[in-house]
Amino acid sequence: MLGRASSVLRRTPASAWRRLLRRDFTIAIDGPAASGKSSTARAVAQELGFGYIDSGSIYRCATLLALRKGAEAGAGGHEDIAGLVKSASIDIRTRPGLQRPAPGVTGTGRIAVPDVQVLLDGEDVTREIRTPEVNRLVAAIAGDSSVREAVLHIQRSLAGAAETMPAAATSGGVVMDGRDIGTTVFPDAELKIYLDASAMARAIRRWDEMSSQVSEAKAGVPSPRGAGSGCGQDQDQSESGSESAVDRTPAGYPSVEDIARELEQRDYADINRKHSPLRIAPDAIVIDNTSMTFERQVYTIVDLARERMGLPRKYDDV
Ligand SMILES: Nc1ncnc2c1ncn2[C@@H]1O[C@H](COP(=O)(O)OP(=O)(O)O)[C@@H](O)[C@H]1O
Ligand SMILES: Nc1ccn([C@@H]2O[C@H](COP(=O)(O)OP(=O)(O)O)[C@@H](O)[C@H]2O)c(=O)n1
Repeated sequence: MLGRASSVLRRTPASAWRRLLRRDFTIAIDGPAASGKSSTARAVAQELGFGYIDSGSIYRCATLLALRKGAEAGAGGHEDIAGLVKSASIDIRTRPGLQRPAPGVTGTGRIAVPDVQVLLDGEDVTREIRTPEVNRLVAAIAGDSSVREAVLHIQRSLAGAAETMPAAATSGGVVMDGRDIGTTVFPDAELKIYLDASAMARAIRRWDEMSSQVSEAKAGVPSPRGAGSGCGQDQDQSESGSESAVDRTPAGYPSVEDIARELEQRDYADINRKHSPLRIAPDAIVIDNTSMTFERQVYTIVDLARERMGLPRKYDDV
């Protein structure tokens, strides 16, 4: 996608980009790892008939490129990685989800979470960008300014081109999630959300998500990102799942503690890096979803967006 972006568009500031591409409403969702950004952003996009861009998957593609080429994330290696990113074609496709409950989890019946497919030079890398190897390296790669600059152009380019989902009368906007969307990528976004949850809730959710993907893979169920998400659990369910999650951890599979450690290290790197660190934008609305259902967080954001678009709220009675 970047390969096709003209040099004029590359120099265009974010606000002009959006006017040019007729994106009339942008929702930026930032927050730490596994706080629910992507699943929430996808559901919000479908509710509003917006496009959706998962910006973390672009950094993950950059990391996969680096791993495949054996490029070092240390001194001297980043220029190469930025070069690899610039010459790659990265595309994120969204397919509207059906209103269905996530496997084995209650409470998601009314929410549709679209599936997302990530293409790197035409190859479907949706699963490969979420391996432990990529998880370990991605924050280091994302800490480099030349890599971030290359990714920034892709983020804006994809946001402009994102296919909107068929649905509501409010179509035309875009939802993007990541770490610096409200602070750097779209600092003038009409709605900025900072999604957070306790470290343990986030680790358990990621464990649940991974284990349901393992079960689906064993059962031969194709699982693009989104199909097997554990949306809709509230914190009580999640926390009570903690011990059983530990008990159920199969050999060779990361435990909840392993995942918590990995998330903590990545959050630390994302918060403490020099360039575009993870921060709460001054005009962001903070939503802590530790004890909130998935439905509630989606409806809250949809109604905030509707209000700012001059539309009546829809979910006060739900
Ligand atoms: N309020 C919530 N309660 C329980 N689980 C949730 C909630 N919000 C999201 N999840 C689940 O948490 C997991 C991580 O969410 P995800 O959207 O991938 O986070 P992120 O994009 O921030 O890494 C997913 O399985 C998702 O369905
Ligand atoms: N806007 C963004 C998005 C992701 N990233 C980086 O990419 C990594 C992976 O992002 P992600 O959103 O896929 O991560 P999860 O929260 O899904 O685990 C993050 O840990 C950051 O290091 C970033 O720096 N800026």
